[in-house]
Amino acid sequence: MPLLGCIADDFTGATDLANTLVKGGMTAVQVIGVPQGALPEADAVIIALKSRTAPVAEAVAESMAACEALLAAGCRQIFFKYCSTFDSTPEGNIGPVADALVRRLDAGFALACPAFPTNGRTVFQGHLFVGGALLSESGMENHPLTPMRDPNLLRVLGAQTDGAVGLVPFAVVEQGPAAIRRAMTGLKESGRRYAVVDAVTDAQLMAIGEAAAGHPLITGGSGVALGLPANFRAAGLLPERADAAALPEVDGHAAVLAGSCSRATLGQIGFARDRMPTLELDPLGTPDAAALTAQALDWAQGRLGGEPILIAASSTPERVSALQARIGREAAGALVETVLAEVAFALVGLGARRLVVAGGETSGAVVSRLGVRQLRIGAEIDPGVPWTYAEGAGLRLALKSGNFGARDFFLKAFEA
Ligand SMILES: Nc1ncnc2c1ncn2[C@@H]1O[C@H](COP(=O)(O)OP(=O)(O)OP(=O)(O)O)[C@@H](O)[C@H]1O
Ligand SMILES: O=C(O)[C@@H](O)C(=O)CO
Repeated sequence: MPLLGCIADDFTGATDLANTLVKGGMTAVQVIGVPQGALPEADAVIIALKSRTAPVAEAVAESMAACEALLAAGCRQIFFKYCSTFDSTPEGNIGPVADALVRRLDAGFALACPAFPTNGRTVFQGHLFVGGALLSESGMENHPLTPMRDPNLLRVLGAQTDGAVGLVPFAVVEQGPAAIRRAMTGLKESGRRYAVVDAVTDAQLMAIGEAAAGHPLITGGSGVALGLPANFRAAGLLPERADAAALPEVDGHAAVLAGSCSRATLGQIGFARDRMPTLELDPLGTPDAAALTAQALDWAQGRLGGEPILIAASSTPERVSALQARIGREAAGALVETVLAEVAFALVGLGARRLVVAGGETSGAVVSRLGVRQLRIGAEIDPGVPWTYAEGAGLRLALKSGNFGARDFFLKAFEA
């Protein structure tokens, strides 16, 4: 029976959270979409939705259906995972989904903490930083779907909920779990539905996790899950596991498919270009899914089976904007996602069994096309990105969040 039930608002975010739990000694399975049947056997089950930018009512309905499935399976605590950059708009979806979960779980209160210090996301005095910059000056202010122009999380979350939002500041967090617990109880008793909790180090996240041991609902990034496995061990519910990250061996050809155009992914493609066979597609020059797919497969035929290959559709912001201006934003995204999903499907037909996919939307498209329903989580490649095993399909998949991973990620993945 699962101990922790998680609802994640996108696919790579779900994998990121699962990775943290596995490193903490829990077995974890990521389920794609609201599960239809019984939940898999694991200490933590993470239901991956595509609700981050869905219409509010749809995001709430799907999250509630996921919550019902987790509760029916006996989960003792619910975790709502959103992005470490708090990706959302004044309409939602973080506030409305959290509100619905607070009500369903009769929790009255939940902490909110997107901090992920290992990847540069920290919260101080309620303000979110990315590296050395405020969220609103980090590039996230230009995000095409969820521009983040206010770094003050009390205001950002406050605009999305009719509940009141308080703060557990750094000075309290520094004092440890008992002080954090007292502060959260005080905020709840004074009528706050949420507390943004400051965190700039993993040690602080561990303390916050310990303080939230009895909470029905926790909301945040993967960082605030760091302390949760220890809570379940302390309660005698989770045995010591040396092999939580163990996955079945998979033999087969290896490929990387990149559809993310984020800075980190573009750097990883640049690094890989001279070090592994690389094909860079040009969707702006050839905005035709069938032609691009044929080009990729033609190129891959003779190369697959040797060293890992890389097929990238990613481009610079200028070229992405040019294609969007020509055929529309949605059509441009769908075109590239279709190509990479079809290429993935064909490569598997040709014997590929180990795939790295870069980008959340791209991962969603690939995973759907491959008909994958469940991913068992294995060892970490780089912070936030583990290898996974697609049960049923017999594939190794690594779903990389656009901005995660070191420059050598695509090579390192296959050395791991
Ligand atoms: N050359 C291109 N021109 C236009 N759109 C592109 C191009 N290459 C990729 N895309 C689209 O850009 C989007 C990238 O989103 P995706 O979620 O995959 O990456 P990301 O936003 O960097 O990752 P994450 O969501 O994990 O942060 C996809 O819809 C993809 O189809
Ligand atoms: O929290 C993060 O930054 C990631 O897990 C994510 O959600 C990327 O989409």
